[in-house]
Amino acid sequence: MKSKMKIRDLNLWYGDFQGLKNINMDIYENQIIAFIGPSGSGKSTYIKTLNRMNDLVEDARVEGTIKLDGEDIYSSKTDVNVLRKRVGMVFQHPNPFRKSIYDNIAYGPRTHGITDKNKLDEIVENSLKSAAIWDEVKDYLNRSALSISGGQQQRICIARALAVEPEVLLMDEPTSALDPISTSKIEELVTSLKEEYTIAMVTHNMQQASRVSDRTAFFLSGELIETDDTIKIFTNPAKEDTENYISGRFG
Ligand SMILES: Nc1ncnc2c1ncn2[C@@H]1O[C@H](COP(=O)(O)OP(=O)(O)OP(=O)(O)O)[C@@H](O)[C@H]1O
Repeated sequence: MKSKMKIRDLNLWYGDFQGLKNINMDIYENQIIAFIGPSGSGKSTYIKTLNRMNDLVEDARVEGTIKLDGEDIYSSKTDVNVLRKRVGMVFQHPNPFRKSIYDNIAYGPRTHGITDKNKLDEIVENSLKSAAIWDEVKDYLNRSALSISGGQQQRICIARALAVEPEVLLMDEPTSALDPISTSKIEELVTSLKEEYTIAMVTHNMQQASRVSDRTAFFLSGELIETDDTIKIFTNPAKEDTENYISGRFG
């Protein structure tokens, strides 16, 4: 297995409060890794460090290294726009732009300089197909992305993330605002995407973690308690805290 990202001795502070404590992890290529843990354990904080979304949080300070294909993403030489193109993100609540479905998907490629209409059409179609929503929206590409259902909006957001050809996709509780049918569509979609992408996903739903992920990392109070194959975490975890959490004794 090839490591796509290597996280070493990562610490993060919000002012005086330490949100992440000495995290070490490898994220393997073409796998799905799930981040689980109780509310406030640092999962969202952590996933945001992986494409420097935490740069946008005033007061947040990071120490340690995160390498993407061997390059330190916190190096002063890193172009954050390029980083976020390579490491895309999908959020908890679907957040399409107040634009047409087509323009939502074309937005990223346009900002990266693609203006050719045929090329944009192709990207829009391929991205919507990859996000398993093309058939549902192909006749309505000029409709507002806000006029469709929440589950469809979330797949539009995934298509928007895919349109700039990322290598890694970060998902912060991508289904927590969705109904069960939309949730299972997104789970199927995420499973199919790992052939081409490396995926990290925060989830509160342990069944979801066990259904879709190859590896699972358990967080507690800003610490990474253990990371292992998902099957191992859910059947025979090494640490008592993990056992207590997965058996519902806290969190
Ligand atoms: N901008 C911020 N400033 C100060 N503290 C913050 C900030 N964002 C998060 N925190 C704190 O950092 C800790 C970790 O929060 P985080 O949102 O990463 O947890 P989480 O595991 O994702 O929780 P949840 O499952 O509820 O989303 C919490 O104690 C939270 O209050």
